Amino acid sequence: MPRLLIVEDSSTVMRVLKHLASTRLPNVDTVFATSMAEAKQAFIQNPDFYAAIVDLNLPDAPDGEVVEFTLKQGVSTIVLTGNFNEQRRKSLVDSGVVDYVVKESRHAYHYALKLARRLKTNHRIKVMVVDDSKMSRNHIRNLLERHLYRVIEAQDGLEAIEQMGIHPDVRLVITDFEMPNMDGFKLVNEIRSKFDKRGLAIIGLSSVESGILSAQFIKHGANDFLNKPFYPEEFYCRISQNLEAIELIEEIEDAANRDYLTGLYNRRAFFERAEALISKAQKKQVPTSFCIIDLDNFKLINDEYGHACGDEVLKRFARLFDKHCEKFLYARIGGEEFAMVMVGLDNDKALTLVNGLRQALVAQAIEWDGKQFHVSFSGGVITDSEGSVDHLYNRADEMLYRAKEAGRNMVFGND
Ligand SMILES: Nc1nc2c(ncn2[C@@H]2O[C@H](COP(=O)(O)OP(=O)(O)OP(=O)(O)O)[C@@H](O)[C@H]2O)c(=O)[nH]1
Repeated sequence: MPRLLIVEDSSTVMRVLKHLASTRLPNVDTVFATSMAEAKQAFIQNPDFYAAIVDLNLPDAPDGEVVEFTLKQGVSTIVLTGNFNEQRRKSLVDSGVVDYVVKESRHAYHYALKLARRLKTNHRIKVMVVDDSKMSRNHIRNLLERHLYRVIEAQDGLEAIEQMGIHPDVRLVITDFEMPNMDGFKLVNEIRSKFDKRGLAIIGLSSVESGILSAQFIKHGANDFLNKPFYPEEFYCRISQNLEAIELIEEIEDAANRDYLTGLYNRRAFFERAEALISKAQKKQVPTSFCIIDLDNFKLINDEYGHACGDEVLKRFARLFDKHCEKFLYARIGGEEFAMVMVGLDNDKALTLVNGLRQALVAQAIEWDGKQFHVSFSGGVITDSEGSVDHLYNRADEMLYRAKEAGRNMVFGND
């Protein structure tokens, strides 16, 4: 579990920070210290902190010595300070802290914790910096690395397009305008026409004197712009705002693709993905199997134990899919009906997998209202090197029907 250090001597502030850490950072091991001595002790016990939130003025470190200490340990440091002035701001930014937060209100502590949460995941986010000036690239790289982002560089638009091909998971492009070979506008156009707009933000850089450039960047498809020179604080705010907007859209899209009860893909999302997977596999002549699963006598479970119990069975079954079939595409496509596409599995292998899932379900005792019962399913598995998803679905459904007719709790494969 990632570890975060919080150093704060005020008991009131500490109470707020402890509460926020427990609610906002549940998957972080947060260590609390009330003095420089305790902070040092925490490092002796285990120096493996990914970040620290530290109070600038402590009784045994009145002049920011704790900041020097955590930075020296190579830990990304967020500073809490009660007194703010320009000289202090500059010295903190120059020293390499991630950010400073003035202790004005609860919002300040929310901000610090939000920043700590971002730092935890930033190492997974690739940012590409496109600028023909090495000095400028270095400056932006340093700022980004201070926030633990993964940085890729390109010196003009052409190289940027090439890098995008190598790193299709780049989430943010920061690009200058004036560059040889391909300028910033052309680059934004190219990126927007060649790559999926979702999940990729672009920030254009332009100097204040060039005025209209910023608006032009947006018209060409950038999400935002920054006037050079910029304050690091503004730079970070723009970056996190743009990344948060992408993440929010992804969350909404994900929710629209998921079944609310089980969290599995829903029918629409499944068929969209199945179509693409199956046609790709057929072109490459990779064996692919399609399966339909239907829980047995599910109406009886509802009738006997109630709808809430039926829901619980569906949720438990979904977790079995996660455990046994994680490499494949599966979904809840109707009430007690599920489907799966198994790329790379011929009919025998697919039958083995689905029968394993069936046995796992049958083995699981469900306890409800002091009673215990077991659930089974019937399934149909079809493997065909051609035919549309609809065709595979109909054939698998036919096999499922035969399995039900034959007595349930079994899986039928190709004829
Ligand atoms: N609890 C619960 N029940 C659901 C949900 N969606 C569908 N059902 C119920 O699932 C039951 C399906 O019943 P049937 O189609 O008769 O099938 P069955 O009882 O499983 O019988 P066989 O498929 O022939 O084994 C119906 O009673 C639906 O109300 C749901 O989201 N939650």
